[in-house]
Amino acid sequence: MPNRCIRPGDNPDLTKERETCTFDTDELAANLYGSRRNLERRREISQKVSADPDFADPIPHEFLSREKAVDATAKKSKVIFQKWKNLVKPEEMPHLVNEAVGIQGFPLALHHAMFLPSLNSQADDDLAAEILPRAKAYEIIGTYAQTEMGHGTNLRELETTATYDKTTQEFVINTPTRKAMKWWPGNLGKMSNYAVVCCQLIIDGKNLGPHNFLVQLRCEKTHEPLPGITVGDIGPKIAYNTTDNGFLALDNVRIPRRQMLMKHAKVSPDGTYTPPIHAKLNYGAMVHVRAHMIYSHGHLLARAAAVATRYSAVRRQGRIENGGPEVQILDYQTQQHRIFPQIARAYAILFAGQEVRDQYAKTLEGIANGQADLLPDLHALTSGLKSVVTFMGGLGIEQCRMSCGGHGYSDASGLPKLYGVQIGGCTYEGENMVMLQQTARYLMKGVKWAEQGKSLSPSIAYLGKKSGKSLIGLKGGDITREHEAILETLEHTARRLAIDASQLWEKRIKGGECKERAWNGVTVEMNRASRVYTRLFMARSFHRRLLSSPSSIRSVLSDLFSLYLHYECVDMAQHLLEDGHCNGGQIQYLKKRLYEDLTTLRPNAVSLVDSFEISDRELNSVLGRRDGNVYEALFQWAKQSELNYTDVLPAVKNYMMPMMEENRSKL
Ligand SMILES: CCCCCCCCCC/C=C\CCCCC/C=C/C(=O)SCCNC(=O)CCNC(=O)[C@H](O)C(C)(C)COP(=O)(O)OP(=O)(O)OC[C@H]1O[C@@H](n2cnc3c(N)ncnc32)[C@H](O)[C@@H]1OP(=O)(O)O
Ligand SMILES: Cc1cc2nc3c(=O)[nH]c(=O)nc-3n(C[C@H](O)[C@H](O)[C@H](O)COP(=O)(O)OP(=O)(O)OC[C@H]3O[C@@H](n4cnc5c(N)ncnc54)[C@H](O)[C@@H]3O)c2cc1C
Repeated sequence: MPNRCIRPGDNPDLTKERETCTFDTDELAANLYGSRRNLERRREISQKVSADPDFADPIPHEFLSREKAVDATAKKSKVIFQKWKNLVKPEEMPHLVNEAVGIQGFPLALHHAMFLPSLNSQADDDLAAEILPRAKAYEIIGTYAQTEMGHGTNLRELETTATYDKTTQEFVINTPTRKAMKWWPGNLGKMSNYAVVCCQLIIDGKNLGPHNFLVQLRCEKTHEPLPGITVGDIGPKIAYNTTDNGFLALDNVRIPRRQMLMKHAKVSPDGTYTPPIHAKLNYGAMVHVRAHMIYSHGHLLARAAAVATRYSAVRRQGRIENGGPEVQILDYQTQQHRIFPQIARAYAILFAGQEVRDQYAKTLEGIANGQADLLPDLHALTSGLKSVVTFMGGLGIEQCRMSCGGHGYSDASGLPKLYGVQIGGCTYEGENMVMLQQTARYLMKGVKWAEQGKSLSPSIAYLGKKSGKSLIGLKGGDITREHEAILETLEHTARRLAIDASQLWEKRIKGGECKERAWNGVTVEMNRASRVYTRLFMARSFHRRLLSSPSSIRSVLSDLFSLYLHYECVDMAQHLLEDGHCNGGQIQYLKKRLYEDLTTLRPNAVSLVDSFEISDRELNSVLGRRDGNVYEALFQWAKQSELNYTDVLPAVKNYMMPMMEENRSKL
C-alpha cells in the first residue's frame, strides 16, 4: 500500500521506502488526529500558512539576532490573532502557531497557556465579565507570574504579598526583597501589560497562603510600566529565545479588592476570608498546562523521530557486507535501536496526551458543578506524565540528534532547538523530581486504600489487584496474549514498587523519624514508583488505542506497540528482575523480541513518521525534509549565514590579518 507522500523529484531512497509501506499512512494520521476531517484541516492550515506572504521568512530564524527574531515572531503573531483568528477553531490554534511562528514561543503564549485559563477557572463572575472579553479579543495581553528569583518549587514560601486594606478595600501588592522578584514568567518582560500574580494573601496580619490577583503592569496606551512596577527581560536561555521570560518587582501597588481571583477562595469587603472547596484550586492554571503539555511534548519527539528516520533513509555511509553500494544508515541495527523506540514513544505520548486532555476536561466540568473529586487523580497523573514525558522526550531527541552524526549538531537539523525546548519542560510547571513526589503521595494513599479494600480510581486500580506469575515468554506465538502478559507484568512491577516504597517509608517512621524526614529518605524509591505508574498508564493508553483502531492500521500499530512494550521492559529490566517476578531468561526473551521488532518495523519506519503529518515548514529541518533532498538544501541553508555576507570578515581584517602580518614581519 503506497504511502501518499511520494512525489516526483524526491530522493529515490525515500521513494523506495514509501513504496514498500504496508499500511495506509492517511488512515494512521487520521487516527492520530482524531478524524479524516481533522487531518484535512491540518493540511489545509499548513498549506495556507505556507502560501501567506505575511508568514514568509526572508532568512531562517536561526540566523536572526534575538531582537530580530522576537520582532519577526511578534509580527506573525499579530497576523495570527487578527487576520487568522476567525479562520481556525481554538483547538486548531496550536497547530497554526507551530506552523506560522515555530516552537520557541510567541508574545501570546502565556496569555493562552495560563492567563486566560486562570481567569476562566478562577476569576469570579464580575471580574470575568469585565476582563475576559477584553483578554479574548486581545485588547490586552497577560501572563502568569508565580515563580520568584528565590522560590519556584515551594509555593508556600513565595514572598510577594497581597495585604488587604479594609479601609480602601484594596490589596497592596509588594515585593519585599530582591529574591522576591518574579523571575521567569513567559512574556512578562516586554509583551504583557497585565498579569495574574501569585501572592501570599495577608488579612489582619494572618498569612492565608498563595492566591492569585490580576495586576495591570503597563499603561494600555503607551505600554510604559505603571508607577511602582519594575519589569524587564531576564536574558537569553537554552531555548525559547523568542519568549521574553521576565522579571517583575511591585512596590506597594494598590489594586481593587475585586481583582483577586475569587471564584473559589473569597475575601469580602470587610476582610472575611472564605476558603475554596479544594485547597489547591488556586493551582489550577498549572494543572491546565501540565494536562496539555503532554501532547505538545509528544509532538516535539515526533518531529525529532521524523528528522532522524528520514535522514537515516537518505544518508548512505559504510557497508554491512563487502561489495555493493554503501548502505542506508537506517539499516544498521544500532541506528534502528536508537530511533525506532523514539517513534513508538512519540505515538505513545501523543495517545496518552489525548487521553489526559479529555480527563482534564471532565475534571473541569466537575469543578464547575462544585465537585472536585476527580482532581487528585488528575493531579497525580499529570504530575507523573509531565515528568516522565519531558525526560523521556529529552533523551529521545538527543538520541535522534546523535543518530544524525555531524549534521545533527547543526541548527540546520532543527534538533538542537527541539532539545532545548523539550528539556525546558523538565523544569517548568514543577521540577520533575518534585512533581514525581506529588504522584508518589497519591500512590501512597492508593496503597493504603487498596489494603483497606476501598474502591480505587481507574489509574490506580492495579494497586488493588493480586499478582500472578509473569507469563512473559510463555504465551506461544499469540501477540494479543503476549501484550496482555507484558501489561500484567508492568502492573505487578508498578504495584510492587509502590508497596515497597510505602513499606520503606513506614519502616523509617517506625524507626523514629518524623513522616517528612522519613519521606526524604525514600524519595528516590518513591519517584521510581511514580515513574513506573506513569509508564504503565502510557502502555495501557497505547493498548486502548490499539484495540479501538480500525483494521486497516491495526497490524502496524500492533507491531509498534510490541516494540514499545519490549523496549520499555528491557529499559526497566532491573525493576522486573529485582523481586524475582521475571527471570533472566524472560529478559533475554524480551530482548530477542525487541530485535525482531526492529526488523519488522524497518520497512514501515519512514511511513510511520510520515503519518505524524508534520509539514516541512513546521519541521524546520534541512535533514528531515519530506523530499529527502538534503545535501543541496544544506548548502543553500549555510550560504545564508551572516558570516557569509562578505568573504573577508571585519574580525579577520581587524585582528587575524594584522596578527599574521605582524608574525610574518618578525621572521
Ligand atoms: C494559541 C495557543 C494555545 C495554547 C493552548 C495551551 C497549550 C498548553 C501547552 C503548553 C506548552 C508549552 C507552553 C509553555 C508554557 C510554560 C509556562 C511555564 C509556566 C510555569 O512554570 S508556571 C510555574 C509553575 N510552578 C510550579 O509548577 C511550582 C511547583 N510547585 C507546586 O506545584 C507546589 O509547590 C507543590 C505541589 C510542589 C507543593 O505545594 P504545597 O502547597 O506545599 O502542597 P503539598 O503540601 O505538597 O500538597 C498538599 C495537597 O495538595 C495537593 N496538590 C498540590 N498541588 C496540587 C494541584 N495543582 N492540584 C491539585 N492538588 C494539588 C497535593 O497532592 C496534596 O494532596 P494530599 O494532601 O496529599 O491529598
Ligand atoms: C522555560 C521556562 C519557562 C517558565 N515559565 C514560567 C512562567 O511562565 N511563570 C512562572 O511563574 N514560572 C515560570 N518558570 C519557572 C518554573 O516554573 C520554575 O523554574 C520551576 O517551577 C522550578 O522551580 P525553581 O526554579 O525554584 O527550582 P528549584 O526548586 O530551586 O529546584 C532546584 C533543584 O532543587 C530540587 N528540589 C527543590 N525542591 C525539592 C523537593 N521538595 N524535593 C526534592 N528536590 C527538590 C529540584 O528538583 C531541582 O533539582 C519557567 C521556567 C522555565 C525554565
